[in-house]
Amino acid sequence: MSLLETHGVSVRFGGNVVLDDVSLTITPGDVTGIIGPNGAGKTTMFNCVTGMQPLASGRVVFNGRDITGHGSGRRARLGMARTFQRLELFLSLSVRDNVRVAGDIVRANTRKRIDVEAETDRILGLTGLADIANENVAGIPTGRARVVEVARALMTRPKLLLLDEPASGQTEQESERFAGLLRGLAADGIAVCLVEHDLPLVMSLCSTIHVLDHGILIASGTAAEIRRSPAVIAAYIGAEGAA
Ligand SMILES: Nc1ncnc2c1ncn2[C@@H]1O[C@H](COP(=O)(O)OP(=O)(O)OP(=O)(O)O)[C@@H](O)[C@H]1O
Repeated sequence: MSLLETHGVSVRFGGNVVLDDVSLTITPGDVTGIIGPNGAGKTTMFNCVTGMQPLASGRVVFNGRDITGHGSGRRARLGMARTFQRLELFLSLSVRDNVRVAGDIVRANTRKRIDVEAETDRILGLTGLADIANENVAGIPTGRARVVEVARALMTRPKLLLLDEPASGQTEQESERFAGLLRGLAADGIAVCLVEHDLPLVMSLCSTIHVLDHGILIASGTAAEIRRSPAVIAAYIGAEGAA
């Protein structure tokens, strides 16, 4: 059963069709990847899912409910969390405080009775950040700052976790550990979905991959299926030729 479905989602900027009739699903327990050449519409797709981008047409269904008209805050309260391409952390705060602050916000916005301190410790442990919990985010490597963003998103106890280029700036070793973390989150029942340019990472990590090209969903399937898709091969060779 899918957690998120988009049905015929289209977006236009002025005269440009940036997403054209995109229907895809994201399933709990899976790590789903969205890939495609630069400008394919991947981030715009995330923005449609999280309520940051109005649709020209189409519907978004979450947990069986049509949420097309819902704003971002309402979607977050239903269980969506995302990270951004650009790091959006408080640089002058410690790793721990960056994570804790998200818990404070959740508590204030939802009146959920959560023990923020205990939950912060649990998530710092789960994400492997306990050793640098007291360091300022400004002083830690980018690769680990990406994990802090995920930790912060996890404080909201999401059902769906959307990650926009989470591996950028990570070393190979960091991205291997990161892949292990995402697999673990999926195994716990979270639907994890990432937009990512690191194709080897996506191919090894994601059980389902959606490929966008010029706003069109040209393929969906397993890594093996995607690798042998003539449309995908043509899109990537075309992109290289244009670069
Ligand atoms: N606010 C906007 N106004 C006008 N055009 C936009 C806007 N945001 C994105 N676009 C255009 O929409 C297209 C898709 O952009 P998007 O950022 O979704 O692609 P992407 O696949 O995430 O690209 P990248 O891999 O480079 O991050 C691009 O042609 C981009 O220039």
